[in-house]
Amino acid sequence: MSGPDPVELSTNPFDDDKLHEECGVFGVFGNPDATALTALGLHALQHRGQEAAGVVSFDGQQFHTERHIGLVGDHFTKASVIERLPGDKAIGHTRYSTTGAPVLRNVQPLFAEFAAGGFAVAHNGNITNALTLQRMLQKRGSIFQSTSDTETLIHLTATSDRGHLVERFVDALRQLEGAYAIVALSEKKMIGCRDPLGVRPLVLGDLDGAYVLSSETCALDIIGARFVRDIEPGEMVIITEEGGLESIRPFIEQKPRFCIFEYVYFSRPDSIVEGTNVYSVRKSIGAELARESGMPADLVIPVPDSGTPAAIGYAQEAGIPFELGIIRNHYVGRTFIEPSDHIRHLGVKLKHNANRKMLEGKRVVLVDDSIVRGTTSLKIVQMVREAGAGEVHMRIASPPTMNSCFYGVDTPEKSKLLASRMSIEEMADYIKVDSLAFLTIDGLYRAVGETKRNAEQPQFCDACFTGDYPTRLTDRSNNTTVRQLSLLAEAG
Ligand SMILES: O=P(O)(O)OC[C@H]1O[C@H](OP(=O)(O)OP(=O)(O)O)[C@H](O)[C@@H]1O
Ligand SMILES: NC(=O)CC[C@H](N)C(=O)O
Ligand code: SF4
Ligand SMILES: [Mg+2]
Repeated sequence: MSGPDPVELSTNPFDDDKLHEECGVFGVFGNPDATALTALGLHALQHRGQEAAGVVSFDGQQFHTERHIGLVGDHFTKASVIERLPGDKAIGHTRYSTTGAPVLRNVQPLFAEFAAGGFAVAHNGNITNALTLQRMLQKRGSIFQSTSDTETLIHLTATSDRGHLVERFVDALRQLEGAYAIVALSEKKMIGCRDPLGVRPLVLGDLDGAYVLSSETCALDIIGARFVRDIEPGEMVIITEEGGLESIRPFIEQKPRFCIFEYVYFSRPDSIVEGTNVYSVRKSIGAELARESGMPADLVIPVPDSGTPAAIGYAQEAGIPFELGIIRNHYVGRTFIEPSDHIRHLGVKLKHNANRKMLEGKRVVLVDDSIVRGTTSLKIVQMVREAGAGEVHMRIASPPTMNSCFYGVDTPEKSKLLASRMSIEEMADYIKVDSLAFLTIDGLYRAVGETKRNAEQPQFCDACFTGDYPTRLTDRSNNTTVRQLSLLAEAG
């Protein structure tokens, strides 16, 4: 086999350089418990970003902010913290960094003091011309406080020659390329906006007359808010003190390209995304997978957590019993200290463990949603074999992930993606399975309700599978790279 250089592939179960979710944004306008509600909303959006979290509130006189490295639950549960963030308006953010290091100064919401007053911005997505714009703004005199792509938006708003805040903000957004779902807060307004392609999700809710904006509906559920509707691609909603909501469409209209990976992996299965329940879509994906590449077996076993709904769909369609053959420990955090080689060897079982009784002598189909670097598949297959499984067939509920995301998902560089380095046969050899199959791209489109992928005008962003990026990647073409923060010392 003319195999790839295995040195660059990680088999380290503690290696965290894989596909991470993105960011979560949330906001409440006009409720006396705005900060407590925002903290709860962020807790429900924790799966979208686990590096850092922040909240900005406004009490009618002043803005207040707390931003921390770490989980929402580490910093936003104490009454004393909530009391430090008074007001009936608040916005918040959970972060996985895509541009700019995971340090405190890049943690959102970002806040700026404009001539017209304070302004806070929380952003999910990634701006693909941010670094090019940053260089231009710096030449014009802008003094950046962070290396986050989101700060570019603040400077463009501040330096716009338009009149009111909303016009300046629109003027700034029009200069951005890439993906953004944004929740912003001024003294008098909360603004929600999705980029013209609507790559990232954003929904509107209502809590006893107070407007709520959230990345996903699961965060409306946690506070008992009613789901009103999606913010549409290219739509901006401006929520004002008088209780009104104005909707404008400030961008040139384009065909939407929602991120199809939200259905595969990112969104929580209990969320309604673009009108569809994510859990149902994942089950349909599993059923498609069974139709495309089913095979005789005794058991269908999910790779927990996110492979579970697809495995249920696969098992139901194939008529094969579904069993939990791998158990996941839910207390494994990202911050687990990298151990010594000796302990690392034991660490294979840190997150997952085989349920030996179920597996002994069985022909099993393992279902996972995706293979990124192959770390998970490699260790799971080994574990299932050691537990006595007779045959191990791996089925992946998405096409091979061959390209990096530039729209808000923290993906490893292309060269570290297993599928960009190996054919399916080579991957099967590498993870040591009896057979390996991925869902086809048309199968994925069918599962989300389309007849097939429209190659001329794809209905979704699927660039990590196809390489067909829906926007320009200016920073990448210009070879512009993110600079280090010059001053790094700061308290977390
Ligand atoms: O090929 P790899 O680089 O190992 O990455 C792929 C794995 O990563 C994700 O799961 P993850 O462990 O992040 O979390 P989950 O428990 O939500 O499924 C995904 O569901 C795959 O299982
Ligand atoms: N994952 C995201 O959506 C990140 C938002 C923003 N690009 C940041 O790096 O902070
Ligand atoms: S490249 Fe992949 S993960 Fe990124 S927005 Fe497109 S479909 Fe989603
Ligand atoms: Mg997984």
